[in-house]
Amino acid sequence: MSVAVPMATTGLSSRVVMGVGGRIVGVGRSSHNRMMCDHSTTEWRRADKVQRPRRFKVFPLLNIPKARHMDRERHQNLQSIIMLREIIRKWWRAELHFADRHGQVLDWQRTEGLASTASACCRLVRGSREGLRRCNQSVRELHEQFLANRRLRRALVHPCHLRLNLVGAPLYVHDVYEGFLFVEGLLRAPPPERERERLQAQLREWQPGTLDVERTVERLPVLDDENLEKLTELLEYGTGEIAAYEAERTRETERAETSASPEGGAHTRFGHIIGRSAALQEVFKLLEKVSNSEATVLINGESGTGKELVARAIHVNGPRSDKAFVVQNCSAFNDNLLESALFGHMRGAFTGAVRDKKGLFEVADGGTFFLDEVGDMSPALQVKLLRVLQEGTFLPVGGTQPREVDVRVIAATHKELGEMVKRGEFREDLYYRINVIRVHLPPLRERRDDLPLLVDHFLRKHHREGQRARGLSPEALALLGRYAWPGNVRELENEMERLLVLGGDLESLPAELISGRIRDAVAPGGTSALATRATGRLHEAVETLEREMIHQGLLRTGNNKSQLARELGISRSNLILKIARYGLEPGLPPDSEADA
Ligand SMILES: Nc1ncnc2c1ncn2[C@@H]1O[C@H](COP(=O)(O)OP(=O)(O)OP(=O)(O)O)[C@@H](O)[C@H]1O
Repeated sequence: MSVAVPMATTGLSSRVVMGVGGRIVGVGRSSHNRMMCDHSTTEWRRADKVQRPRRFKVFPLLNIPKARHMDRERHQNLQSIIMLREIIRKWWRAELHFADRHGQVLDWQRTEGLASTASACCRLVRGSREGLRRCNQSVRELHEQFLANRRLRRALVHPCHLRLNLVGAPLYVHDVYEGFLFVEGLLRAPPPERERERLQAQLREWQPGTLDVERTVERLPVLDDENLEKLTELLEYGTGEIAAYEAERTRETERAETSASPEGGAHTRFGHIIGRSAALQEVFKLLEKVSNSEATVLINGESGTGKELVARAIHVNGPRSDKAFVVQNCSAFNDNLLESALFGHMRGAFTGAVRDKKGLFEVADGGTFFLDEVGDMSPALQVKLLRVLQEGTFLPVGGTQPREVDVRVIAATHKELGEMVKRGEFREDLYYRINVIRVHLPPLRERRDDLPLLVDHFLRKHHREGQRARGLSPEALALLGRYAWPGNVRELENEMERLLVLGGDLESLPAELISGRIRDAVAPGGTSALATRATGRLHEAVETLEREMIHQGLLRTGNNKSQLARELGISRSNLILKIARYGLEPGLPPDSEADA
């Protein structure tokens, strides 16, 4: 069984692979990349010695600058890292931190105020100068261990002061050590009474006046061997995601350099059209060919799928890019107004025509004319359009002298023009004339792989200066993934803009802020519930079924995860991971004792 963890920034979808008993047995993108966990290993340190297959493709070092700039902000915003952080907070009430290649912790300041449930003890400790010094020292020691053993790619436990522990996993990007991810403030066993008192006394000395010291110490996470192994695997998964992201970034840079224009402008040709799904890859391939030509193009797709965006991209990347790009929606006006808008009119042609007026075909002369909703054009105007396309001439309204233009036409429609031809609603000759090259833009529901990337893109696009929001919570992203998106990318963009406004100062935008119509539609019994699934991808259908069974089971058993796990025939920890993945429980999962 595997759980997809979407990665918003790169569009890659990584997998946390669950084994028997809910153990994470692998993470990666293919079986080749998978890091298998040795099931016979009971003691985690011994696992370090096991020879493991490499997890990532290592790029030739020749091309990679050694001291490459690490964009930590971007790493923290990777959807998989956001998800990882939340899982660590939920399971262990601990915080995920980043240390750089010099052993400096980058995010203590940032996360302190935000994570009220995480590492409360360590936050208290770092409130004092001596505590902070000791924390930094422990981190440095762990850093030195990683430096001393460059071949070690697995996580380590390092004893911290106050008998607490750090668990950290080294980050290697293109085989170069770039720091580590770690979690602090962890106990390996419940402390005896005397130890606990000593710890409380130390905290009181460093932070006199703190009221909650007993509770803080009581709530310190205790990691048994099984939990420790899970945490190390999650941390290694996190470093793997960052390394994979960096590998993808390198590939993108290389691609951009390859497709740089001869004038030296290093732009990717269609970089502003976001998406890496197979469907969109096909579109990009076609666009590469179409853009360099002068051919008429017909773009077909539902409303909001990006038809105008694509038309503009064809123009900008084509031979007419320095000339005008003109847009007219053919369903916006009645017939007379549309004719006048397209072809212009002569003075006195109709009441109110007090002077000659150029039409948009003349404005677009030498450039590109994007005719949106061409299927809504009347038969009379279809004839005029055909003439421009075939002869390059037209008559303005009220005119007698034909005018000549040189315009590349890109037409678009959400209708099936072929069917309209059969019904006699669209001219067959015009259909063949505009349908020279057809670009089909699939609806968003058929390319859900693009969703995390688009979410990321729109959050960045509408992000206001100083705003803290870094991404969606895993629950929110999972919820969006189940929605049918009738309004396609436009609807998604509006939703992201709305979320950013409503999210105010929140770091991670929660599912509760998502529009009611979306939440209702994906709720059990909503319009996109299981019963409507007869087509589509198998894994999506399976995930929908899995989510439904877990959701209904939680309701039926009164949230008793142990019972539900038994009924479903999976381990409890596996169930908890799935609950987190599907966003079925916003708060902390109760302890197993609580369930019992
Ligand atoms: N793949 C994409 N990447 C980034 N933005 C996109 C993408 N697809 C659509 N958009 C954005 O979604 C919005 C709607 O796109 P656009 O207007 O091109 O759609 P359309 O198909 O022409 O819609 P309509 O048929 O309703 O005119 C725009 O803001 C556009 O920038």
